[in-house]
Amino acid sequence: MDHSADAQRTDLMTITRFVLNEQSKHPESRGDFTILLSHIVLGCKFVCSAVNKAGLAKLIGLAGETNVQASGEEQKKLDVLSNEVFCKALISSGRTCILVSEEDEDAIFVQPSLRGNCIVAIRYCVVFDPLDGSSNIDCGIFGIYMMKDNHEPIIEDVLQPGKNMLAAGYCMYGSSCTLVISTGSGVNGFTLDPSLGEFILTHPDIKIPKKGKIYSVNEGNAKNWDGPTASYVEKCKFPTDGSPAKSLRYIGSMVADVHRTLLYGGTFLYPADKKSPNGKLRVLYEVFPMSFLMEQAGGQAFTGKERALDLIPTKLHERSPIFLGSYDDIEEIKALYAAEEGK
Ligand SMILES: O=P(O)(O)OC[C@H]1O[C@](O)(COP(=O)(O)O)[C@@H](O)[C@@H]1O
Repeated sequence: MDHSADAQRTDLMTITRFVLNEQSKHPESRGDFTILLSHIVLGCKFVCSAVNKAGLAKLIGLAGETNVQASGEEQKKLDVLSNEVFCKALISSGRTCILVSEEDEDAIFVQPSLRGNCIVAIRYCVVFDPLDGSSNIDCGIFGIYMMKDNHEPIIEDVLQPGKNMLAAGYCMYGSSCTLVISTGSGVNGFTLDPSLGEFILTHPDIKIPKKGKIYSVNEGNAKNWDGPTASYVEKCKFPTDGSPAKSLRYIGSMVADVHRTLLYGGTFLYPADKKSPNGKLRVLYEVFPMSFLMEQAGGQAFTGKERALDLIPTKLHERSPIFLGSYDDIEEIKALYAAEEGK
């Protein structure tokens, strides 16, 4: 019997163990960050289960039957339910002071909680999109900040540049449930083992290739693109330096497109266009978390003007153009914008 292979199979790196290991690198922290992350993980598991059940409910609906489980109650839309799940998980962690969700116009200010007789001054701010792109692949995205000073939480505490984030991640609720996370020292991917109910480390230390063979953009918007975007896509299709043309892959779900880009390299673009000069994607809970992960994996994220993580948002649901991907490929896009500016 091969004992070493057996030991490997049973010595699983669960996300809980991983986060506890990370926490031990920060002895000054009292475990608050671990508790917060474990509540986010719980939210992901809950939404994963709801998404799978919703798939079944849709099939039953299509067959023209009523959902007996709902017993007359209106079924909640999945994005509303996911938002509720995440808000409750984050509030009940007792470690958050401000929440910003894609689903809510205003930020939620969380009441300080009592620990024993003391009011705990908790200073984590969480920005999230509980269920992005529900028309194709269901995914959730989140980013975590810490308040700068010890004061009453105010909206400016979440309007911080992305480079101040402590952690970011996303969860894809596909045929398997994948959680990719960075706490500021690399990027790691975990897959939910349904039989254990645990996320297991399956993609340790993800590093994006320095240059890629794929570009990802909605070509349907081409007629409205600015010059540098149009030139870059032209170069991908008709390279003039003897290199092979790149392949286009576009799922239409930012998380799924960026996930592929992280693993295989290349670029993901959601540029400005004549109709939407700020692009489509939201800075706080789409652009920042994905840019944070991209940089942590060795890639780059650029807005067409600056490093994406340097952007200082002025409102909660602000949008920005975004180009992210392999280091060398984003250098090419930056050069095209610099040349345009120099004209
Ligand atoms: O259909 P388009 O314009 O290519 O947009 C696709 C993008 O929109 C998103 O689905 C976000 O859409 P929402 O702003 O409606 O949530 C991203 O995940 C994706 O990258």
